[in-house]
Amino acid sequence: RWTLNDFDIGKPLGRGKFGHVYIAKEKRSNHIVALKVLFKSQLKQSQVEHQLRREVEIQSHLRHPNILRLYGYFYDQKRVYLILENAAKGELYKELQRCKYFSERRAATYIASLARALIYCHGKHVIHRDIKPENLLVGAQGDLKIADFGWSVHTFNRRQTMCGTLDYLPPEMVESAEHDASVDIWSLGILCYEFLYGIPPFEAKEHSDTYRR
Ligand SMILES: Nc1ncnc2c1ncn2[C@@H]1O[C@H](COP(=O)(O)OP(=O)(O)O)[C@@H](O)[C@H]1O
Ligand SMILES: Nc1ccc(Oc2c(Cl)cccc2Cl)nc1
Repeated sequence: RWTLNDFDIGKPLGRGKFGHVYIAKEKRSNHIVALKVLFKSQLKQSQVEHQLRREVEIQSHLRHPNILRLYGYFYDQKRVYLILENAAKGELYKELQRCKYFSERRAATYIASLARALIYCHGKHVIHRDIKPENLLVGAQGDLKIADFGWSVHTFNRRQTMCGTLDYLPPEMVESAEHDASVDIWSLGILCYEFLYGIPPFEAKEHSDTYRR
């Protein structure tokens, strides 16, 4: 029921793997959103349509102050559009790069927000499975927003699919063993270390070295 005509499109907020993200204003409500534009051709080419459908299905049902809202989606001939909450202060990892590492107070505040968001997700049998600085955005009040549920699953149909970087994966996931919601708690611990030290604890050049560490 949404179409592109419902929005005034503003400046690009960033470039993702499958397209751009723009600031936009929904005309009737004057509500500012982030409009993520994905090219169907690239989704098909990378065979991520099922992942996108799962991301939309899961994220659209989650309502929590530290989880980025997904208000809806629509599509046209060539593109799929995701209507997302706008995270006014952008990516957390850019902030971490800028100040190298965070103070204990700041790290504790972020970890507490993420813990509350994960309690909420796990309460709904949703595992995120890809908690890392790149997937954390910052709202206008400096509040953390977990984004990118592309790797999340509803635990009634657990998946062994491997994810991106190994840095944040617990041993059971790296070994493609059975895994449950505790994988997110492992990643939270990795994040806590990285917030305080500026690098993840098991970082190494090769995957095999990260795995051994
Ligand atoms: N909801 C949002 N609010 C503000 N900026 C965003 C939002 N979503 C994405 N961005 C910006 O757009 C960039 C690319 O979007 P992203 O969803 O990360 O693409 P991908 O996941 O394909 O890499 C991000 O790095 C971020 O800078
Ligand atoms: N439920 C749902 C959510 C998102 C979604 O995106 C699309 C669309 Cl609209 C068209 C083609 C391919 C994909 Cl992946 N399709 C269904």
